[in-house]
Formats: sequence, structure tokens, C-alpha cells
Amino acid sequence: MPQTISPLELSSHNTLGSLWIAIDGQVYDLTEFAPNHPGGLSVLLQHAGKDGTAAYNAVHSPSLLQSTLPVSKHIGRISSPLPAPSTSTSRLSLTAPKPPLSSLISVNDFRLAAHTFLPPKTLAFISSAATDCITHRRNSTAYSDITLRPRVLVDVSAPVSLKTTILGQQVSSPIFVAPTSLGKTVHPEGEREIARACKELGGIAQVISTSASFSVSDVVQAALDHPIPAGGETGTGANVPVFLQLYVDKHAPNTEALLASLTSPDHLNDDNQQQSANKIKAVFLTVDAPVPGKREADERVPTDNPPSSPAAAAATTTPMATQLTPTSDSSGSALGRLMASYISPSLTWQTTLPWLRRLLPRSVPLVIKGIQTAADAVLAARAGADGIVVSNHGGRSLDTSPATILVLLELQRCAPWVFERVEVFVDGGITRGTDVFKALCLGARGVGVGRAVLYGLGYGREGVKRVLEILNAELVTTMKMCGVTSLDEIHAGLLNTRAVDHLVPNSLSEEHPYAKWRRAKL
Ligand code: HEM
Ligand SMILES: Cc1cc2nc3c(=O)[nH]c(=O)nc-3n(C[C@H](O)[C@H](O)[C@H](O)COP(=O)(O)O)c2cc1C
Repeated sequence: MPQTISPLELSSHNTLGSLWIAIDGQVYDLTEFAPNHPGGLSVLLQHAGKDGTAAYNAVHSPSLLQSTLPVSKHIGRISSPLPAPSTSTSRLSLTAPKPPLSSLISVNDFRLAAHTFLPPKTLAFISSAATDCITHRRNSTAYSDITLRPRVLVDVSAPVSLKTTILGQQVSSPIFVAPTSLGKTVHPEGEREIARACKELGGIAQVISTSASFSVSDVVQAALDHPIPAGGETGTGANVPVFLQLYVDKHAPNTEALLASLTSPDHLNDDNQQQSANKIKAVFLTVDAPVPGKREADERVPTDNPPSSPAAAAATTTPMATQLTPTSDSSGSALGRLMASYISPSLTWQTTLPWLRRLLPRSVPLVIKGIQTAADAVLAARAGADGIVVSNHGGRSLDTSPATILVLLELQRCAPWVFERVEVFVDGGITRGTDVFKALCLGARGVGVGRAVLYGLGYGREGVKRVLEILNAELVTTMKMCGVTSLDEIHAGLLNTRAVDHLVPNSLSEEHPYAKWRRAKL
């Protein structure tokens, strides 16, 4: 029989020695768990002795409590309603004090710091992932399961350059900014601030979402207008490596108009002239979200509607996408889902790729983002794509789809020729230079970073810059420790993948290896 606990009794368990929190009317004893909480001890202490429902639901699914905490730690239910926590869930300005930027030295630090000052709705939108968040977690843990095989007694005194090219564009690092929507929910200058940071770092590639808070033209202009600080990287000059991530609109003429506005007509024959006339240097067609993923943390935190301030209204304005107003419905309040209802669910290999190829000038490469099997990578290469992004939308679309680094292994095992034919990129779960290194070892030309950049964006361009600098520096350290000083020297032999090899499919076949049963037609 669970106990009934009064709010007064709950409030007395608010220390490290006895740490109780109420979630959804139930009281949990988190004293033993707290020091090992992956989200840090301080966030639990902040809610100790109080109602932590809103904070918990903003980042976790209810099943996490059931699956992780021993039943004995569920000590009862609260006897009477608790006062609502003081933090408003609809606040859209950065008001809480932030840990100093100089104290953050890893992507993980940025993630934890963001949880202390970003508004709950913004946090729920960014950090959430589909249903039980299993793919989201595995994207990261699969990297830990792959180990390095460092080579020693190699002279690594030479400076390491991370400069490379992505889709023909000079970039200062193989790490690129993955497309994320609604940048203004994090910072008033959203994607423009990210562009400034990318420029200061000598030209990091940035993929702009169709659902971004600013148009591609605005983002490119912000980068062009931004002065390079004295002593900063000279970088790629006026050539801003900005790519467009494309969601095809249910109303196809909207997409046609968007692409026409961002590319020059094909009558320019000189390829160089045409390159510079195009505002976008490539199009990344996203194919892993034909319907929105079910992100429960985002569903649970109410939307700010009607908007409580002009800033809040601006945060959900999307100049390149069909404009929608996020209004809660019977499924909940997920910003991701409510803002994504313009996206077409009827794309196909047969019709969509030829249609896009016709709309785009020859000089604009077409990349398919959201490849999750080697079989689809093969189809993309055969369909004439110039690149693919092995991605599962950061675990936000279909939960239990495979960790992206395992898909890269599948591609190496089942169709290695694809790496020769198209540029292969990967994103999802990158938090360390070692992760980037492992992806490069397995053939990735570039490695995308989504949430980490958004956590950095909470500090504006200095934060974005610091996140990317940390990843670059960790990558360089990893390279040297493994006995390489140039990107061309990186190869798969520097990895031991045996702990995950059994998870990697060994055939392109659509059939299951032994379960051949099919449902008879009714
Ligand atoms: C008021 C209660 C709680 C709050 C406010 C809270 C908050 C957080 C935050 C801010 C993070 C970092 C999120 C991120 O990675 O983006 C986190 C991570 C995590 N927390 Fe909690 N937490 C709470 C209770 C719990 C409980 C009770 C459990 C398990 C029984 C738990 C398990 C985890 C796990 C496994 C992670 C790793 C990230 C993930 O979900 O993949 N948390 N938590
Ligand atoms: C807040 C947020 C918004 C996103 N919006 C888009 C989007 O508009 N288009 C898209 O193709 N991918 C989108 N993604 C997915 C990212 O491009 C990328 O695949 C993913 O974030 C990589 O995983 P990571 O966050 O673990 O680095 C979004 C991801 C996040 C976290």
C-alpha cells in the first residue's frame, strides 16, 4: 500500500541526505539515484522537496521512471495538490542566470548549462526525441561501444589542419552545423548568430532548415556583413558555405517558388559564375520525417499561444515555410509536430528526385538526408544524388531505428562502393571529438551536429563558436593520439568495432535473414 505524503513532509526531504521529488502526483525517493543522475545532481536538488512534474516532463518520458527506478523508491502519493512551481513554462526570454561561458569545457557542460536557463518549452523542443528516446540514446552510446586502436611512436608534432571540402565548398572543418528549426526559440538572432560563429571559425558549413527562423538570404547576409575579428581565421571570404535543408511542401508550388528564389536560372553557362550567383550551395532533402515523430516531452509542455510577447510570436515565425500557428490539440503541444504539418508525406524515389533535379541548376548538388539503411543509400546513389546524410533526425522521428554510426558500418559492409560515388555524411549523437573521428574513420566526409550547437546558441555566437572549437580541438587531440596528423590518414583500421559488429546487417536484401513468414492476403 503506497503511503500518502503531505506537501509539508515532502518539503522536508530537500537535501542530498534525503532527496524526494513529486512527479505527476507520486513521490519518489531519489537520494541514492541523484549522484548518478545523467542530467546532473544540481537539477534534482533544485526540485528536491517540491513538485518536479513540469521539469521532469520537459525532458523525460513517464516510462523512464518505471524502467529505471526500483519500485521501492516510489514511496507514495501526495495527499493534496502542490503549489505550481514558480517557473513559467511559456517564458521565451533568456532571463535566468547562466553559468559563465568560460566554465564550460565540453558539449556535455553546454547541455547541462542550457537546462539551467533555457525556458522549459524551448528545452522540451530541443532535447526531446521520439517516444522512449532509445534511438536518441543509442546514437551516442554506439560511439562509446566502438573503441580506438591508437598507434604510438609516430611523430605528431606537425600542426593539424582540419580544412577539407564539402560538396565542392572549402570548409575549415569536417564538422558542420546540422539543420535545426526555429532558432529564435533559443536566441533572438537564431540561425544568423550561428552563421556569424561559423564565419569566425574560418568557414564551417551550415545547413539551414526550411523551418528556420530566418530565410537563407538573411542568414547569408548576416555572415557576409559580419566582420572577421582581428587575428581570426581568414576563412572562405565571400563564399559562405550555406546549404538549404528542404522539406517539400504539401503544396508543391510553394517549394518550387522557394527553390527558384534561392538559385539562379540555368542560362548562366560559366559554372563559377553560377556558383556564386546561387545563394545556396546545395540542397539537403530530408526524407526521414514524412510524418512528425511522437516527441512526448515536447507534447507535454504547453505552447505559448497566444504568444505572451512579440519575441514569443517571432520565435515561431518561419519565413521559408508555410506559416503555421502552434495551437495545442488533443495530442498535445509539440512545437515540432504542430509546425511540421505543411510537410508532404508523399515523396517517392520515382517522382521527387527527378522533379527536384529539374528545379535545381546543375551546379547545386542534391543530398538526401535521413538514410537509415544501406539499401536506401544504394537507391540514392543510383538515383543520382550527390550526397547522403545517414541520419535519423537525432532520434526524433522513429524510435528504435538504428544508431547512425551502425548504419555507416552497414554501408561499409554491404555497399562500400557508395562512398566512391557520393559524399556520405552522418549526424546524431555527436558530443565528442572521438565521435567525429570514428565517423571519419568509417568514411564520413562530414559530421553534423544538431543539439550541441543549439545548446551553445543559448550563449549567442560566442557559445556556438566555443562548442565547435571544443569539438575541433578534441578531434585534433584524438587524431594525434592515434598517430595521424591529417584527415587523409584516417582509416577504419584505427577502430575496433567488434562490440557492435553483430548488430550490423550483412546483406542488402529486404528479407529477414531467417523469418520468411508473410501475412496471407485477406
Ligand atoms: C525532477 C526530476 C528530474 C529532472 C528535472 C531531470 C532533468 C534532467 C535533465 C535536464 C537531463 C539532461 C537532459 C538532456 O540530455 O538533454 C536529464 C538526463 C537524464 N535523466 Fe533526468 N531529471 C529528473 C529525474 C530523472 C529520473 C527520476 C530519472 C530516472 C529514473 C532520470 C534519468 C535521466 C537519464 C537516463 C538522463 C540521460 C538523458 C536521457 O534521457 O537520455 N531523470 N535529466
Ligand atoms: C530542435 C531540432 C530541430 C530540428 N529541425 C530539423 C529540421 O528542420 N530539418 C531537418 O532535416 N532536421 C532537423 N533536425 C535534425 C537535425 O538536423 C539532426 O539530424 C540531428 O539534430 C542530429 O542529432 P544531434 O542533435 O544528436 O546532433 C532537428 C533537430 C533538432 C534537435
